[in-house]
Amino acid sequence: MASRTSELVGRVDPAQSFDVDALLRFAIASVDGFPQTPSQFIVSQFGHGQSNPTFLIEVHSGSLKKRYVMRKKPPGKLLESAHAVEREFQVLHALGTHTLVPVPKVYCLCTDSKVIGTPFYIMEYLEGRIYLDPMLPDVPPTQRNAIYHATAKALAALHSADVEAIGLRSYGKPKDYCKRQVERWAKQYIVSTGEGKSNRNPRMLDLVNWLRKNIPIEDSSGTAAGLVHGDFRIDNLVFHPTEDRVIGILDWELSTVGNQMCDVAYSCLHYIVDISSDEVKKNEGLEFSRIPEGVPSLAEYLAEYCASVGKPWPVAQWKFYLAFSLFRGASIYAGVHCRWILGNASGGERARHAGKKADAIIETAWAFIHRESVLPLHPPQQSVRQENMQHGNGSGDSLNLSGGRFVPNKKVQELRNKLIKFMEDHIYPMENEFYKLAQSDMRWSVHPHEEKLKELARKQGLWNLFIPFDSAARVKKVISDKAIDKLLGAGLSNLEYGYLCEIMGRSLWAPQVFNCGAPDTGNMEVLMRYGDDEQIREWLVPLLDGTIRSGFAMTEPQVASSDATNIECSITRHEDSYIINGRKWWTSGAMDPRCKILIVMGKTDFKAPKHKQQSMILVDINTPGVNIKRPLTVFGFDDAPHGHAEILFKNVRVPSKNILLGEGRGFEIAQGRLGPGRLHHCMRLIGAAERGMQMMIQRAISRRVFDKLIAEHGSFLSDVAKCRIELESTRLLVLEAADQLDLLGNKKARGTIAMAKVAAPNMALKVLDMAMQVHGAAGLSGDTILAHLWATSRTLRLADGPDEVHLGTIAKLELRRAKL
Ligand SMILES: Cc1cc2nc3c(=O)[nH]c(=O)nc-3n(C[C@H](O)[C@H](O)[C@H](O)COP(=O)(O)OP(=O)(O)OC[C@H]3O[C@@H](n4cnc5c(N)ncnc54)[C@H](O)[C@@H]3O)c2cc1C
Repeated sequence: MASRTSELVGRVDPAQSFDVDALLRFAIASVDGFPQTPSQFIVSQFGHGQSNPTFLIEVHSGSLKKRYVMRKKPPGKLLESAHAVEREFQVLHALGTHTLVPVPKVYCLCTDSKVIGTPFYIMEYLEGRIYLDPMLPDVPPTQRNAIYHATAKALAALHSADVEAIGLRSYGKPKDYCKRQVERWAKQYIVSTGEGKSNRNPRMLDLVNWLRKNIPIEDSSGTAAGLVHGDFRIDNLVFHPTEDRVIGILDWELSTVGNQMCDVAYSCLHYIVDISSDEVKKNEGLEFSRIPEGVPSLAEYLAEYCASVGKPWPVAQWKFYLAFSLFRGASIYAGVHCRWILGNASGGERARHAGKKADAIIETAWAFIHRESVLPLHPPQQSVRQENMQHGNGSGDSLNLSGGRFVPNKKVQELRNKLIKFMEDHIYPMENEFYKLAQSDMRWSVHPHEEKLKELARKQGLWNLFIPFDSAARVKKVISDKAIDKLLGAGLSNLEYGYLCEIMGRSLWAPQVFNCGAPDTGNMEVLMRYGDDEQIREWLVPLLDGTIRSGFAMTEPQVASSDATNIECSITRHEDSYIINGRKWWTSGAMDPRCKILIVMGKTDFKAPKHKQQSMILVDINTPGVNIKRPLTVFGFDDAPHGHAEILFKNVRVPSKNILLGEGRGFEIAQGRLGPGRLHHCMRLIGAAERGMQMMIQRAISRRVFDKLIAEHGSFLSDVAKCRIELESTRLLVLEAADQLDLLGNKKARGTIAMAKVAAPNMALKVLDMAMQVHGAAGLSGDTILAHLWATSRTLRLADGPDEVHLGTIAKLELRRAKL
């Protein structure tokens, strides 16, 4: 059963008493609206909690009665950096002012120990319910479920706070949190134990060593970092007096910026160990006794949290985080016991048993570590479904799996989950690093980590996913060696790939890591469809292998290249060679040091019928006469190390076998290339827009303008809703185009493909523009990815052929239909 907050107070512990008159004088002077001439001033103490003593203040003035809460450091000599009420005040102030995270409002902070003996602060008193026992005895099952649901949501809300935006950037160090915490709590344990203090347990020292060796990689990269509460338990939450929602998260003493998974694991501790009684025994958590009806299992609770905050399922790292939480708990209890021995524990007599608790927790940690499996491989099914639906509301994965025509199958869904995790674990954390190199003097070189990530992606089966199964079959006919199978993707249709390509589009750096970047995918497609055996072996295989990259050189500065019949580059047969002369520009990828092959479009016969003059030919980029003149920029971005090159071809001689399909077949190939390869841009644009939406929402719920969060302004609400509508409609159009491509082929699908090509960049531009607007000046800077995403999206109103050309195609088909 819940306790009312007002029921949790009792008389002030004499060991914790202070000068009440001094507190009253300070409150009168410092708290806005505090009664100036109170008739009564009553102080009582909250009995719950062991750390910073907390007091209820009741002030009467005539018929007016007001309540406040005062929280202070304990008296006496304290452990270094513990009990920092100043930090509690700082974080509560930031969250209360800039976010919707439920916290009590803070009124004033007193750092002068002369006033009442220690620093303290005064905050709002929250009238509500506190559940002291996580078993929730005497609570109906449906309500238990709602309470756990609200708990997971509250944790997700606090973990979603943007620490930079709310002024907590320097509140802690995001990287190596666990590494530091292990050392910190190990040190505190040593300080709290030994002669004349709590007993020192050698198993705890072994535990420290185990933890040191098992810290997850995400800890050093800071991927899992954000605001951390440090003591997130159900009994530190105040629930609304009648509704099952959290109105206040309390006890921020251990809060910082760090690895949030520690908070998550800590909030699950009661499933593993029962610390509510003074006699703690190992293996007595909810998981071992019996989970009360309505209370979700640990996996269900965890899945709910992951879905709400958009985090991957932490199966690989869970053992560490849980063991770490137990270790930290043991160290804290040893500290409490030590303070009891020294006579300054705020929890009174209950602290007497804390030493034994510490030992039992250490044993529980070892039992947990020795378990074979600590979590199911995947989140429980119901939660996966919820996860995807949740994501649809802004955290990134907008597939509604509740039904409908475009529902990815299990195979695609699994690949998609893997991709999302890969992006979170490896791509987003590296984006800044990649940018740094791309803006340095070494810009035209490849970051060594990119090649490592490619290897990892390949190992995880996330390689060449773009290859349609029919193209893969053609390559298999040419190369019978089994090893080629590993390079031919996952046998997906274009529609299936659409769900995956979108995820890659969320980062400009991602596609090449999965060997799915432009223009390589389009060029590989050309080779798969039109290359002969030798061309496939010589150029396609290394491209599939990701050891080389490629460019596509069609556009020329001196002619309108949206109409490829205009191009003037000549490809002239001379004995068993072709000689190429011409100037190309916007050859994307040609600046990349790995770029080895160009597909060049030129004319082999200037007198042939208009669409038979053009041919495509393979040109080794190192052939004499290939002269890279300069990299071009898009709104100042040169997209290093990939780049867009202007290239002069002067008497470039290549063997005649390099011609693709034959002379005069260039237009035919161009039409084929314009199919799937170009639809990939649309799919990626959906991902870019989804990232924009996610950033827009984050900003709107953490930035205050004119006394309100941006998210509370009506104009924002209407704009964000319109963005979502456009995004979802465009996604459906792109998926429809991919589906038609699979079912009807390139030619019949061309109208819908053209629609997607116009709709996708224009939609992405709108959404990203809105995201930039919500970010204010920061949105236009290089400090967020938005400006670069916008610039790239803008190019796609041209680079894939100008909008006008696609609109022309759509209109022509429309009119043709009318004539039928
Ligand atoms: C970032 C980027 C990357 C690129 N990468 C490559 C690459 O790898 N390889 C490559 O060969 N090219 C590449 N391009 C070039 C791109 O394909 C061309 O810019 C595009 O085809 C248009 O050609 P153009 O620039 O010559 O414009 P033009 O053909 O001169 O057209 C100019 C404008 O005329 C109007 N127009 C054109 N046709 C019509 C019409 N039918 N009806 C009405 N108005 C019309 C449109 O407003 C159009 O924007 C890239 C471009 C960019 C910006």
